This record gives sequence, structure tokens and C-alpha cells, in this order.
Amino acid sequence: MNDMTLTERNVDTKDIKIAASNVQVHYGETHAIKDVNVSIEDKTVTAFIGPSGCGKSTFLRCLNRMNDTIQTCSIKGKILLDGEDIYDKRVDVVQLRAKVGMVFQKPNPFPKSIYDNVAYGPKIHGLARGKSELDEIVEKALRRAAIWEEVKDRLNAPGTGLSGGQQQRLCIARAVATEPEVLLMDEPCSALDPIATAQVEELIDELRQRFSVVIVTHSMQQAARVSQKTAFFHLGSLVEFGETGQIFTNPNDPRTESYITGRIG
Ligand SMILES: Nc1ncnc2c1ncn2[C@@H]1O[C@H](COP(=O)(O)OP(=O)(O)OP(=O)(O)O)[C@@H](O)[C@H]1O
Repeated sequence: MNDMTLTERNVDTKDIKIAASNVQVHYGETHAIKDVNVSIEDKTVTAFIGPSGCGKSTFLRCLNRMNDTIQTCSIKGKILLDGEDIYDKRVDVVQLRAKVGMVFQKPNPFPKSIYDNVAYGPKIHGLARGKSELDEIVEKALRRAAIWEEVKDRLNAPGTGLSGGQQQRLCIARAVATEPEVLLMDEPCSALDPIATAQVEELIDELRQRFSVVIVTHSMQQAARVSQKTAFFHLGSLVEFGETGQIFTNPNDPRTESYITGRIG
């Protein structure tokens, strides 16, 4: 190995996981996303911030075609996952959503056992060859979501019987069980108390060792704590995107500054 190779390896060039270009979203007449271009890096937490109604959730949902289910919603532009167009007609949306998993604002476990909540995805995607392999996948996912110790003795109890914070970690376990490459989180802590929020935030930091996490949050403190990259949206436009530290301490755009100092929002 020569010196050149060593130098090149030391350069922090993260792979681009998702590249969105010229994305426009309409709900009927409402122009919700206006010409957004952004690259989401692998093994990075990217936070989407901005005032209510600015399009954060809409844009997040474009990244795994969650908006497909909304009749009035039309999307233009291009979103590439590892260079492949996710809106290509040949894309299997169920497979896409296994690769690009999602955790919602309100914990939404299925009305099934804790075990079945996590086993469901791996089962439908044929990830386990038998019961013991499925057991292993379920345990691994619950461990990764930092909830295994709390539920290992009651795997057959209903998921809906857990506390809010536990339910949210169960939903994270369900999302990671299919070995996603990207995890989208839409205000995942807004229904949680400060202790459960801290647990989920810690978990987000661990999850990014394995894949890329995109989180919509209303809490600027949370964005500053968990993310490395921040995107500020305003009235459907992506106003500013950059290193989280820079966005919060030295924003380039006056609108970003107004938002982070509490003047708009
Ligand atoms: N299903 C829908 N049908 C019609 N309009 C919608 C729909 N979902 C969102 N919108 C509109 O699109 C715009 C962007 O909404 P979106 O929920 O993406 O914003 P947001 O930044 O996530 O807001 P919040 O922080 O309040 O959740 C808003 O004008 C909203 O009213």
C-alpha cells in the first residue's frame, strides 16, 4: 500500500445513500415540495427541521413511496437509492419499504404479540429458514432496539400492552428486523416522556453505525443532539442543508437563522 492510498482512505467521504433531485410534490392544488435537491449520506443521521406545514413529513414519505397511498399526491423529479430510481415502474414497493423502513410519530404496534410484531417482516420477506432462525432474528432486532431485556420473558404478550416508550422501541425493532439500509423516523419521540426520548435518541446513534437514519423533528435540541447533517425546510423549499453544527451556529440563510433563534415557526 502506498502513501497515496493511505491518504485517500483517511479522507472522510461518506457514500451517498439517497440522492434526490428536482423533487416536486403536489396534493391536488397544494404545492407541498418545491424543487428539492438533497443527498442523504450512508451511516449518518440527517435531521429535517422547519416550521409546521413546511413539507418535512411529505418529503420524508417520498423516500420510501409512502405517499403512493394518497390519491391526490403527485411526485415529480428523481429519487435514487444506491443509484436506482425508486419510482421506476419495476420497483417492488414492498421490497423498497423493507430496505427503507419507517417509524412513525405515534407508536403503532400491530395487535399481535411482541414476537409476532418483529417476526412479521422477516416472515413475509422470507428471511428465515425455520423457527430457530426466526427466533434469532427476533432476538437480534429486539436487542438492537434496546428492548430485549424488558420483553424477553413475555414475548407472547400483546405489543399494545407495553408502555409508550417500549412500544416505540418495539416499532424500531420491527423496522430493523428486515435489515433496512435506511430508517426514516417521523417525529419518533413526540409521544414519549424525557426518559424514553433519551433511550430512543441513544438508540438512533447506535443505529447509524449500521445504516442511514433520517429523522423529522420539531425539537431543535433533538436535531442538534442526534444528527450530523441538518436540512432546514421552509414553505416547501429546502432552504439550507449542511453539517448540523454549522446550521445551528452559523447558518448561511437568514430564514434558517430566524427559525433557530425562534423568530419563525
Ligand atoms: N394528505 C394530505 N393531503 C393534502 N395536503 C396535505 C396532505 N399532507 C400534507 N399536506 C399539505 O402539505 C403541506 C406540507 O405538509 P407536511 O405534513 O409535509 O408538513 P410538515 O413540515 O411535516 O408539518 P408538521 O411539522 O406540522 O408535521 C401542508 O400544506 C399540508 O397541509
